[in-house]
Formats: sequence, C-alpha cells, structure tokens
Amino acid sequence: MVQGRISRVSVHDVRFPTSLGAHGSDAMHTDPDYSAAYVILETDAEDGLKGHGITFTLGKGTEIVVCAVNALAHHVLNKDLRDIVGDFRGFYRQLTSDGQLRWIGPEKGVVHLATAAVLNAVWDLWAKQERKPLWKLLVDMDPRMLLSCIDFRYITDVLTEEEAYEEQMLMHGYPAYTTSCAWLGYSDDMLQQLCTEALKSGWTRFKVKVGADLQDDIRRCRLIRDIIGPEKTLMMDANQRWDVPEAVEWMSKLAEFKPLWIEEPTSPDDILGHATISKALAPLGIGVATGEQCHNRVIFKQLLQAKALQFLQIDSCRLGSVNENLSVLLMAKKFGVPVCPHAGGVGLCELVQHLIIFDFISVSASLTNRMCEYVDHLHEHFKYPVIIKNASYMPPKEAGYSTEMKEESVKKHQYPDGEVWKKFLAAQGN
Ligand SMILES: C[C@H](O)[C@@H](O)[C@@H](O)[C@H](O)C(=O)O
Ligand SMILES: [Mg+2]
Repeated sequence: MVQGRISRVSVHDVRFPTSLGAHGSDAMHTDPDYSAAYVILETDAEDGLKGHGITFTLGKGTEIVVCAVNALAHHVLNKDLRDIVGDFRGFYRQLTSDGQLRWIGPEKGVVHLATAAVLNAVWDLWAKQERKPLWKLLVDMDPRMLLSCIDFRYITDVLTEEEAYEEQMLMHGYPAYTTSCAWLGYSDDMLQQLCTEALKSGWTRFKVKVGADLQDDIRRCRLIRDIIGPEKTLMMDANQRWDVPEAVEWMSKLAEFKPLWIEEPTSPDDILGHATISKALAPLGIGVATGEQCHNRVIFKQLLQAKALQFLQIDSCRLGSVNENLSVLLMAKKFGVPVCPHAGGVGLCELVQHLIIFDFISVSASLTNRMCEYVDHLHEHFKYPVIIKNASYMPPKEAGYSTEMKEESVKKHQYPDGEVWKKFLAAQGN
C-alpha cells in the first residue's frame, strides 16, 4: 500500500578505492574509484520503510552530484508518496524542469545523475511498500499507469502514449556477459587467469577494453580469443577514445577477433559520427553499442532514428530513473534494436536487472542478441546483491529496487570520514 509523506531526504558520498587495483579502468578512466551518491528517503508512515537510491559516480565527481541532490531535495521533502506516484510524470517533470537547475542540464550531466538517484529512491520505496521487487511492480502494473510514469515530451514524433503495448511472458534468468576479466589496467597474466576462471564458471560472453594502444589491443584480444575459442561472444569497449575515422580504422584492425560490437567508439554526443561508424563497420559484421553516457531519451531517439547504434545500452542511473528508461525501452522496441544494458559500477547491476527483466516480460519478449552486462565488483556492499546462475541474472525476489546498501558499508566508505578513507588519507599524509 502506497503511503506516507517524505519526512527526510539524506544523501551520502560513498566511495570505494577501486583505482588501487585498476578495477574499472579503461582507455579514458585510468584511475576510477567506483562511487555512489546514495540517497535515503524516509517517510512518516508507520511501516518504517525507507527508499534507497543511487547513481554511479567516480570519486571526486560524487561531491558535485551530492550537492545537486541537496539542491533537488525540496521537490521531494514533505510530498505525499501517493501524490508522487499518482502523477509520476508530473513529478518527473517537476524535478527535470526546475527553473533554476535545468539551466545546468537540462536532463543531462550532474543534475540528471542527481535526478536519477532521487527517483531511484522513490521507485525503491514504492516497490517496497507494494512488497514487490521492482520488476514485478512494473510487470503487474496496469499499462495506463505504467505509461503515466513516462514523460513523452520531445519523443512524440516517434512514440506516443497510445502506441505502447504490453506482452506477458515468463522468464527464467536473463543472459549476462562479463566485463570484469579484461579491464585495461589488468596485466596479461591477470586477464588470462580471470578469463580461464570465468569460462569454467559458465560464462560465454566477454567484453574487453580497447582503445589506448593498438598493439596492446591486438595482443590482449588474441589472448582472450585463444582462451575462449572462436564460438564464444566477444565485445569491445573503447570508452569514447577515438575520432570517427580513427574508430573505423582501428576496428578494421581488430575485426579478425570477431567482436559482436564496439562500444562507445567516439564521443557519446556524436550521433552522426556513430551512424558513420555503424555504416563502415557493418560489412565487417561489427555493430556499434552505446548508451552508458547518453544524456537522455532525446539523444537515444536520435541515435535510433539515425541508425547510429545496433545495440542500445540503457543505464539505470544516468537517465532519469525508471521513468525515462521506460520510454527508451519502448523506443528500442519500436525501432527493433536490442537493449543490452550497461551495468557494473556501484549497484548498476542490482538496479538494471529489474529493467531488463521487465523489458523481456512485457516489452521485447525476445532474447535474440540481448544480454545484460555483469561486473563482479562491490556486490557485497548491497543488502540484496544480484544472483547470477549459469551466467544469467536470476530475477530478484525481495521487495524494492535492490538499491539498499549495507549500513556498515556506507559508514565505512563515506567520504572523507569513513574508516576506509580516513586510513587512506592519513597514509597519504592528508
Ligand atoms: C569507468 C567504468 O569502469 C567504465 O569503464 C565502465 O562503465 C565501462 O564502460 C563498461 O562498459 O562497463
Ligand atoms: Mg562501456
């Protein structure tokens, strides 16, 4: 039952020193400390349930997102949860259209990351109150209600409320691929060891970071292909490193390793550039994947219209939460483009599994060319970590959006006063 007035909005700067082990490293982000702006919503309802929401950040960036969450907090504070979900589109719009804050977005960048964290907490609270995991809340929702969560502004030329529909299907785990064997900063030995282990645990789809040095890429890709064999699926990720012609040239050299896609070959803003790359790489059987840094549904719309991507990668924490992701799932369905979510970071796997499971049951009803990213870091800090079986995400059973972190983990990793950072900063003489 939906109830309660939001009585407290708090936000924490939670950071994990992952850069020390080169976990998460790629061609552009060489020292990522996986972090989260972690929002907690409390209500005056007697059920005592709290909503937890995150957005994924890297180290210092968290400070700025935390400020943005605080700046948005007045839109949430003292609101009745029934009013929020009763007009979720209106509430979404209120957050994204704040007359002063939208100037530093709109609907992108820091302010949008903060919006996602806040809305993720609202969705978590709603699902918890309904005693359902988020994916089930979405699947069971009356289609009209579901559509009333989406802001169709700017995308009505390709998708209108009347066109969307619901399909029902049962599912048993959503196929996943692993990225955590082949971060750019990992040595060849480590890569070899992790790939061999992953293969033994049943993984059949692998992603490798590329883009900093061609000879290194060739060596690493050869190493991986030798371990996984010709039949398994391999994806490559350049994290925006190249210019457009460079991307085509570089990928022509890596084509022999038969990648299914090249991810983020160039600036995430360059829609036409992605289209050019897609066209050039199509004869080599390589698709273009992007989305983890796509600002909002408008850019996704244009990427789809321009045939600029063959694999669409939603992100649970960069777009405006479930609300905006729903609109992108429906557009992807309409354009016949498979959705393969970005995950990893802090909690991105925990959140996005709900969206992709919903997508399968109610929107795409297909697993062809579809899989969800899995990264094997930091799950131990979540109260309800993802469950992977046979390289597939098993649908979570607990109520909520799986956003809640363990209190102890938040305490320890809060920046700069948590135990982990206090020790670390003291060792550095700060
Ligand atoms: C800094 C991060 O680890 C990124 O490299 C990561 O999100 C990556 O692009 C991915 O696809 O998982
Ligand atoms: Mg990526």
